[in-house]
Amino acid sequence: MEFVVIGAGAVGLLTASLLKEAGNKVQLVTRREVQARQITDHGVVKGANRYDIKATTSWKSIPPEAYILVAVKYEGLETVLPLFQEQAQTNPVIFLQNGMLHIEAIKKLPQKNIAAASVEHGVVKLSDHEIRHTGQGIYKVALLKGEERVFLPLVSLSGIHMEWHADADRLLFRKVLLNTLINPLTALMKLKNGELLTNPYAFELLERLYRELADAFPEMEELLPFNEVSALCTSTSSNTSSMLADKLAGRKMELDTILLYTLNRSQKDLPILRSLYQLLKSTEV
Ligand SMILES: NC(=O)C1=CN([C@@H]2O[C@H](COP(=O)(O)OP(=O)(O)OC[C@H]3O[C@@H](n4cnc5c(N)ncnc54)[C@H](OP(=O)(O)O)[C@@H]3O)[C@@H](O)[C@H]2O)C=CC1
Ligand SMILES: CC(C)(CO)C(=O)C(=O)O
Repeated sequence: MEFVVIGAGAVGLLTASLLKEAGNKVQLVTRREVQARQITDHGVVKGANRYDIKATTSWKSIPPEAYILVAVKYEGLETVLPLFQEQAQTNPVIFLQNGMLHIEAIKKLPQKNIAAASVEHGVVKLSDHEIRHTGQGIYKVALLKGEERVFLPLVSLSGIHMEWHADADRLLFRKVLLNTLINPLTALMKLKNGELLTNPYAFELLERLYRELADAFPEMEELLPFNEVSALCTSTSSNTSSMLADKLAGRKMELDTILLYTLNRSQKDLPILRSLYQLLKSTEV
């Protein structure tokens, strides 16, 4: 099968390398020429393995039937979404972002078949063409518009585990809730995910935040029981959450698409979450 991955950050490089490893035709689209040249010349490097993948900044080379995976952050969508108005009209597209603030805009794109995925891998970008795969996981995919059958062949791909989910809102909101619980606390306290369980002050705040969310969203205890939150902190215990990684690197954090989205979706006031959002927002670059 043929794939184009737009955005060669941590998730884009990982996705491209997994697809290539599984024997697919893969191309990367970067924002910067210098990164495209580096990838084309030196390959994508994951651990001891090198994957020869062509990279370009041009959308003109996107084959009409290729699956497009969009791996830019929420902020990057501001420049990517307008391009979809003119380009890649026939391609099925999958968006890989955390958060949900972009979902309504994506559904309005002219492309007929659009899906979104929750990425459950852990990955860190080491340079413009190198990554470290820190947590083995899967891609959970759900339809946003169009025909399910267009995406179903992806579920049987070997090497990259993609799981199909019937309800996009449920899939994406569960991930938003996980990120709402883990990301702001790790970013503010500068803790690894696992330390949310072992640091008693952080753990108490995690439990209080969980209770606040469970009180606001009646579906929460069934959608995301607390033991699944702690299981994720354990399975990603040595991870630096993406929000902490952004904060440490002086990059913009995905505060609005995750935390503000949750605040706005709730009918009730969420004072703990609102305070965490304001604390992080006030220190943002
Ligand atoms: N990292 C992780 O472990 C996980 C991340 N996620 C989610 O995946 C998404 C991507 O995260 P991540 O890969 O970590 O982010 P990164 O910041 O590592 O990568 C984003 C990439 O998008 C590129 N980009 C921005 N604008 C454009 C454009 N117009 N055209 C092409 N490329 C563009 C950036 O290029 P440039 O460098 O030139 O700015 C950068 O390489 C986020 O929503 C994140 O929350 C989900 C699960 C795990
Ligand atoms: C699930 C979690 C918290 C793993 O680190 C994540 O998605 C992130 O860091 O954004």
